[in-house]
Amino acid sequence: MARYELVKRSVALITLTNPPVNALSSAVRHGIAKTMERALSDPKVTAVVICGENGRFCGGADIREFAGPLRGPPLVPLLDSIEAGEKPVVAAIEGVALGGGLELALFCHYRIAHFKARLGLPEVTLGILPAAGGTQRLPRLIGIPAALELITTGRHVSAQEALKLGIVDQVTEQNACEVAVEFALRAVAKPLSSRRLSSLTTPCPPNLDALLEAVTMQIQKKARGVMAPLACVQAVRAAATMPYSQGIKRESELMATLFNSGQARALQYCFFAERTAGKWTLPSGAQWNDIKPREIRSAAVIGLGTMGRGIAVSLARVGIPVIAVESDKKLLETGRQMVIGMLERDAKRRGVSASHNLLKFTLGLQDLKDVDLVIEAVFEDMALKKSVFRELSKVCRPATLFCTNTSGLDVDALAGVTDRPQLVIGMHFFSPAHVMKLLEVVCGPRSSSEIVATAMSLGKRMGKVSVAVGNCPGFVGNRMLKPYSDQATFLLEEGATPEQIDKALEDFGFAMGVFRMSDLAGLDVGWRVRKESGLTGPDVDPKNPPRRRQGRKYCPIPDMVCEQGRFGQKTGRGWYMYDKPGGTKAKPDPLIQNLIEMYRNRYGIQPRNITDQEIIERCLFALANEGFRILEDGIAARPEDIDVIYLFGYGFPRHRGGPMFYASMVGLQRVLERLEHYHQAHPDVPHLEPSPLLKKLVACGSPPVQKWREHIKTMHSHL
Ligand SMILES: CCCCCCC/C=C/C(=O)SCCNC(=O)CCNC(=O)[C@H](O)C(C)(C)COP(=O)(O)OP(=O)(O)OC[C@H]1O[C@@H](n2cnc3c(N)ncnc32)[C@H](O)[C@@H]1OP(=O)(O)O
Repeated sequence: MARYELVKRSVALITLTNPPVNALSSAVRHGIAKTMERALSDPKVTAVVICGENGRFCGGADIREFAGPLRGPPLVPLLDSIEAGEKPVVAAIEGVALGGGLELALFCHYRIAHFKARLGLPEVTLGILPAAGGTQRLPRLIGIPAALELITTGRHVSAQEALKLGIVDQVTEQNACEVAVEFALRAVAKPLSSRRLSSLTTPCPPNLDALLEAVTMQIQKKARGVMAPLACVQAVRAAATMPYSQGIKRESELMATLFNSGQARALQYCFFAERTAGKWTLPSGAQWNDIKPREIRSAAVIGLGTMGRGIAVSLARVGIPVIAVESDKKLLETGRQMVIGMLERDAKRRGVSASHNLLKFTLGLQDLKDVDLVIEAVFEDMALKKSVFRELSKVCRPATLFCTNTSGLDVDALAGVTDRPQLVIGMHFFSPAHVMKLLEVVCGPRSSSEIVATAMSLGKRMGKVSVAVGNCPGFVGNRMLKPYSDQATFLLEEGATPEQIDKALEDFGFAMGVFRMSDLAGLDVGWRVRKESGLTGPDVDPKNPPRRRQGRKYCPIPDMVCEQGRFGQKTGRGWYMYDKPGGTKAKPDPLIQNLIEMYRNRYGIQPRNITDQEIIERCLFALANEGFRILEDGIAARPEDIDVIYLFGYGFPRHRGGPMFYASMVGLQRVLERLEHYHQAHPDVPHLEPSPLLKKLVACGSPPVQKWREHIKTMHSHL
């Protein structure tokens, strides 16, 4: 796991060999210990270079090992021996030096980076801190403010920025190992004492307390309830106020508080879930690593509304020529200006030049005859979408792939009107499409494995986290949203206020509670869907009992809010009031309070005191319960896929892992008991009835989330 060679007759070259990222597994740590001992004791060796195989220095500690008992040599004493030695040790950083990888490099006396390398201490994103000396050594090297920022955010820096900050000594465009070997030979005669970071005093700003206080407040505001960044601040404080030997002990104590925490487990689960989601499998056995995606050299986007514009930008900025289509001249011109503006702002932010030349704008579908792929993003109306696909079938060459950006319509019904149902798939982008990372790739029963592979690979190319899901109303994300938001409105009827419910959800970790989020998204969208599905509006049979629709409990309060023209932020009024249309600062509105009170009086509902615990349980357990049903129905292949959808598309707090992981952390038995309890109290709410899969998992002893698949695999898959 660490290869030893003697080069240039006196330099020991130690290469970490643990593909794909040369993580510091127990075997690698053994390898480093053995090879370093050999290098330091061999009189022929005057200097040492450490590098990683396959152009990657080191991706840090092996995260998979965190789940079990720690084996192998502990990292800090091992690395101490590198720094303490009398022979210069140079880290040759290619690819990445992350987490324990950068910490290893910080124990070396010198660091040479390839110009394409990325460096960072991302431990905080995994719920832990850089406990291999990183919190004590980086501040000594680059000062408190810069180290604090890198350690508390986990941000990766480029080699050039690392050079500016003083993290590396040289950046090269040549082979970093070869440059490091030459560097090491030149360093042989030089004194090493000033190169040992543990012996340096941390340069301390005069306003240390104020700085730490400001960063703490910023973290508490941005990452409410998240432990690791706060522990990082405390560790960096120790670097500023304690000698190294005590600081390193403090680092280790703080790590102990985080290492086995639920938050660390959740964040590490998220890391792997995100990677698992890309590994799709279809019932036919076709899967991500054996189907070749088609190469997409040109694309078209139909409809330049909010979604279409974001999709066009997402395609053009990764170098795909795009033809954008609108139905009338004025809309086309507005769309053109918006897309170009977005592309320019995006390019400016990324420090690259905008790719205008990749965009063409047209009024005619006939211009699409030669494109490789079309993404339809017209208004969410089945008849309109069908007419677009009928036209496309006439115009496009037979091999063109057809994608629909719908948030919940039947993808197979659309495929059915085309001449190529096997080449039709859903690509559900989230708004704004050039910002949001999630893409649901909706596989219809007739979608071929080739189009699934192509849509997944295109999503990846556009920088999206793509998840393959089956075709049902709302797919995964929006289907689960309904029971969640229904519970919130039922709780309003029963005695809660929008601000109380939002606060409970925000304290849980959501960036926005359900009502603030609905105000942002626009309340009219859901109202239209409810009207179309006959839940409200003139089509509802007047004989229908109040507060019941289609045989189950229904809360009309959201419809009453819309009837008053309150559509959320855009109208300046919604569940909250805003200072102006488009305003973002939500204030509780006494008119909403009156509306709810009048409603309760009309139906004789006696408001009761509702606890935050009940809000969280009812909203989140109903959400997870629908997730279990989605797994049963084969609409999602794995709980990880559902969690990734909620993390990237719906603002579920990452340190809770996603709705399915959260349910497993609470304990499936407890979730089952609480759902049974709430269902007994509300028998007319089917979403509260525990799903058969939840019951089955509890009966099997509540296996960890990674094992649920074994209990679902016999079930029918719609993927
Ligand atoms: C023994 C206890 C010591 C305590 C010491 C505490 C101090 C140190 C702590 C740490 O170092 S924690 C780890 C910090 N490092 C990271 O967070 C980096 C994580 N990895 C990445 O960001 C990326 O993987 C990458 C390195 C930038 C490469 O990205 P790329 O897109 O090229 O590939 P991926 O698909 O992400 O990864 C490929 C493959 O490798 C697995 N993997 C990546 N990093 C690790 C890791 N550190 N440990 C274990 N496995 C890792 C990843 O899951 C993929 O696996 P597969 O999906 O292919 O199975």
